[in-house]
Amino acid sequence: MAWAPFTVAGLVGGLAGWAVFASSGKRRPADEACCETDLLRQVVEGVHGLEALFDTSLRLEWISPSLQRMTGRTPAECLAAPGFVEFLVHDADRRYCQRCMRQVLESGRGEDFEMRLTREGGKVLWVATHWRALRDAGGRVRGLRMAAEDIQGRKEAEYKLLETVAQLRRAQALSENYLLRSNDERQRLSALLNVIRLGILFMDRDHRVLYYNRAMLDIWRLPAGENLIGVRDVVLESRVVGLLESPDAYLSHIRQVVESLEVSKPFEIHMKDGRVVTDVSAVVEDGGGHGGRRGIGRVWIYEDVTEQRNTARKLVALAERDPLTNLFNRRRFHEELERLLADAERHGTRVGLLAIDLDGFKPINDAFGHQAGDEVLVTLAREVGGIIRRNELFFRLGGDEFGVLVPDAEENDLIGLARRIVEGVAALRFEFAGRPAHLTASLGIALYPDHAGDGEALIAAADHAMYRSKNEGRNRWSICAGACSESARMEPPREEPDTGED
Ligand SMILES: Nc1nc2c(ncn2[C@@H]2O[C@H](COP(=O)(O)OP(=O)(O)OP(=O)(O)O)[C@@H](O)[C@H]2O)c(=O)[nH]1
Repeated sequence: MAWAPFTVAGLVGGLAGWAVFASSGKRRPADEACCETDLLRQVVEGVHGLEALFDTSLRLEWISPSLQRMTGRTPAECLAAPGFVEFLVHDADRRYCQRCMRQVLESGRGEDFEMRLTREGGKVLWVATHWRALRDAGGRVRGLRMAAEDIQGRKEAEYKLLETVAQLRRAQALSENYLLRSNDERQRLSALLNVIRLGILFMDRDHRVLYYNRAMLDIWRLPAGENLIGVRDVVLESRVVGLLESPDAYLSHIRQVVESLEVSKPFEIHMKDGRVVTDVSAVVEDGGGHGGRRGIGRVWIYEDVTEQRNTARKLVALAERDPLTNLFNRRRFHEELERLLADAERHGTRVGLLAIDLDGFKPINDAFGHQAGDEVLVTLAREVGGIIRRNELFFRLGGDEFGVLVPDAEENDLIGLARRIVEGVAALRFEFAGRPAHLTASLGIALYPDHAGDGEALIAAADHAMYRSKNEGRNRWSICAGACSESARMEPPREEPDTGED
């Protein structure tokens, strides 16, 4: 239906009349003028949301009674307030609301937007508003109409949804951050493990390869680009077993290690190519997040110790061998002497000592030079080394002095050995600068415990016997008799050492 002529004031007058009438509870006598008001009243009663009318100066002219249900505020309070927007619209939405109201008024085009109303007690009520221009019969804008419906429930649901989405985003960002950090950490760890020379191998609980570094591939002579992830331990063993000197020993070592929860002791693996590698293994435990710790696999650490072993061997050789002849030196001589005497003491056996001193070595040096003397020493060490038995120990004690220690010795055997050495040295022939040279040796024999009660005394007794050989003509052996004062047998007969000089 159309009202003509239309004015907001007229409409409002009708509505206000109805509102006063409705609030008074009394029924006005029916007349013709009330007809429109009744219709309006029915409309207003049917309005579930909020309805409001504004004049062209945006002053609130009328607002539906549903205001009280929705906000706890009465239409009268709202109408009495200096401004609708200041009274009812939430601080944050006021400017926007005013701008939109002006816009609708100026353009005549409707606007729909959501905003917050302030309820009695300060709480907020979200409403969806629809602003339309009210026009008279001539199409002129005469005021504004606002219809608003309660969307608080939807907004709360939206807020919850947004909050849930925000929480999910935060959780996702956090897990992405953790993932990023753990990736970075893995990269750092992997870079570190790849530059160290220790071979590292992680096996998982199912005995499959989880991680390995470059050094591990190198130590086990596996191709550099090979992907071993997921390979079972038995397959890996079969790949490397051909490198080992004692495959069975190594495989049984592995079985023992994997059955134990302890950190294994370093095990030496000897490779066919001469390398020595050690391995150590330990169970890897998880972080214990489930209340207890449990094994989640095993780590193996391999180290190529070939260089170390070689260096150690060289150092030991330097410490206990004579560099010229490669015979054991005086230091080792004393160690072995003490050891053999202790053994002899325990088993009631004897230890023999042969003291050897060359005759006429100096003249060779003097006549042919130091290098010739060195050659003589080296040849002599080799030749005498060939005469003595495997269990007898040969030493260069210094200069042209040598010694032989004989464990579990018998006098006759010692005499036999001394004779062979004297004859062997005397039989050596040298030629330097086209001139022949040869030399002999004087030997002294002493037996523990027959001639001495300890190592020092045994050395003194053998030296004593050796000097007797020298004094009694050289190129012979003497045995300490009793307290080493008796004359020893000598053979072969004295012969002057030939220096090759005419
Ligand atoms: N070429 C060489 N000569 C050495 C070495 N060590 C010691 N000599 C020399 O060996 C000589 C040992 O001296 P002597 O024991 O008197 O020599 P000898 O002529 O055998 O004397 P007698 O024992 O009395 O027969 C000295 O001239 C030392 O300089 C060495 O490593 N190389």
